[in-house]
Amino acid sequence: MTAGPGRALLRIEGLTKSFGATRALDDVSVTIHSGEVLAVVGHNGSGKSTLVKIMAGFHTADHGTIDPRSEVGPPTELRFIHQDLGLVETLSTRENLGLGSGRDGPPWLPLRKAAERRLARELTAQFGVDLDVDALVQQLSPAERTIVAIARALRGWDQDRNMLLVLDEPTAALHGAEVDRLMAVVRRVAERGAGVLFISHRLDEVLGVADTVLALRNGRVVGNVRGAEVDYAGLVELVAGGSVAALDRRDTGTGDPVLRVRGLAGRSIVDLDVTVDAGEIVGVAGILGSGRDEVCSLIFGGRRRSSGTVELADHPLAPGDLQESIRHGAAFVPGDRHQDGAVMTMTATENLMAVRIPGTESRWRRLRKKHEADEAAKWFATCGVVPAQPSMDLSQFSGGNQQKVVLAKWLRTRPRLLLLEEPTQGVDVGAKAVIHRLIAETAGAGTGVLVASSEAKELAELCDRVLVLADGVVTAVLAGAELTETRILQASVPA
Ligand SMILES: Nc1ncnc2c1ncn2[C@@H]1O[C@H](COP(=O)(O)OP(=O)(O)OP(=O)(O)O)[C@@H](O)[C@H]1O
Repeated sequence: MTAGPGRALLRIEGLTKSFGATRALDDVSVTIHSGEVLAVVGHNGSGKSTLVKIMAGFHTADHGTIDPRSEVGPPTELRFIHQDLGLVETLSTRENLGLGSGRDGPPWLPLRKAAERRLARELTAQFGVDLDVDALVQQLSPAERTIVAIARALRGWDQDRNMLLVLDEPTAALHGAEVDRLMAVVRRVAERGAGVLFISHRLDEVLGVADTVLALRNGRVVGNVRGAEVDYAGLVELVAGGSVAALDRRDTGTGDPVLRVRGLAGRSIVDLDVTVDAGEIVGVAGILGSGRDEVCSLIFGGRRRSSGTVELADHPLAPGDLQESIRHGAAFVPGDRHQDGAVMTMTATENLMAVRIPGTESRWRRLRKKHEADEAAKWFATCGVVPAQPSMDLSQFSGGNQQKVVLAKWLRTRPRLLLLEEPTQGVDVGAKAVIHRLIAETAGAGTGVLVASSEAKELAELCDRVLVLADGVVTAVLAGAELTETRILQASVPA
């Protein structure tokens, strides 16, 4: 980390913003300096995105100012990298950096291309990264893609200009070593004199990289601390407003299999056997491309398997037959709730009731509405969804609360088998603790749970047993004393 703050790049004073009755930001002030990495942390709905959106000019503040003047040099330029990196996946790094020559061109094109390739290498190398700049962006790892987006955002910047790079949850989809790689680039950007503001939910990664941590709760600043002066527990306390109890879980597996999978194959999975017992929580770990993110959808049927058998409570399931899976008691919470897990433009109640439970719905509209309202109230209370307004569109809830609604939708069905993909991605520590408790209670009631996650820590805390995948096959099975975050990460790296 840097020796001390450089010159002020951006002064934010008294920023306040309301959406209707919701106060998203309440008198937020912070100054960002050159050479400083400032992490903004907070619960879902604490105001992090609103802060960034006001900085980007997407929203206008009700009160307060953002002053980009610095003591030295011209006003600070702001560059933003959103979660959707805005890269064209089917073009190369060189082309994405704006250096593409196109297919047609004059005879000296090869020379120009070589010069562009050199420039692209220089641009990425300044962050200590060695990339094949002619490879298509879709062939790069997620961390590399983010690095290309950073290189593009900072193209043409020289150290005489004041620069602030803003990253909105850059590590949301990354795995252990990938996070480290990206964080090293973030530090490098700051060492070169820019300021970096990044939003994160992963408090452990924040501690490794941030000079300063700005903690928000309900739109207010509840902490502005130096990274070196706070530990993990302290950060959790700041964010959650109190300590979060660790999950106290005992293996509740019964030895009665609910799921038997043999010889499963799909796009990345080559050959997978797995059995999950009633009451057991089995994890699936592995780096991106290992097959981890395919397992649940292949079993559930959302993605068609190319071979293998799946038996749910002794019923063989046909490939790609979702209805049959649901009928036999499977539930699936997909990783991408925006795309697959929920309909954001429908109300929370409509989402909650989206899976029909035979025999529970009245033919009479009024009775049906009453039943829906009762169910929504019950599940909102069980899962601690806030605000307790089931008639609101799902899009208006924060990420963590959306995820609770998606989970509740499936828990209502009292599944025999619960398949979970990245159940707490982009979710704050408080909501995460609630989701973990719900999963543990569901297993405790006899449901078999299979959970695929890129977060080794989550799997170590939650699971009875973890399968580690590499290149589509199981390379390790960890349980008991062997089941630690470190062992999962070690086993995840392909030989
Ligand atoms: N366009 C909007 N209309 C209505 N309410 C909004 C809007 N944008 C944000 N909010 C509300 O403002 C509050 C702060 O939201 P914001 O998205 O800034 O939180 P966040 O900390 O970024 O959450 P997350 O971690 O889930 O992304 C929340 O209560 C949210 O529901």
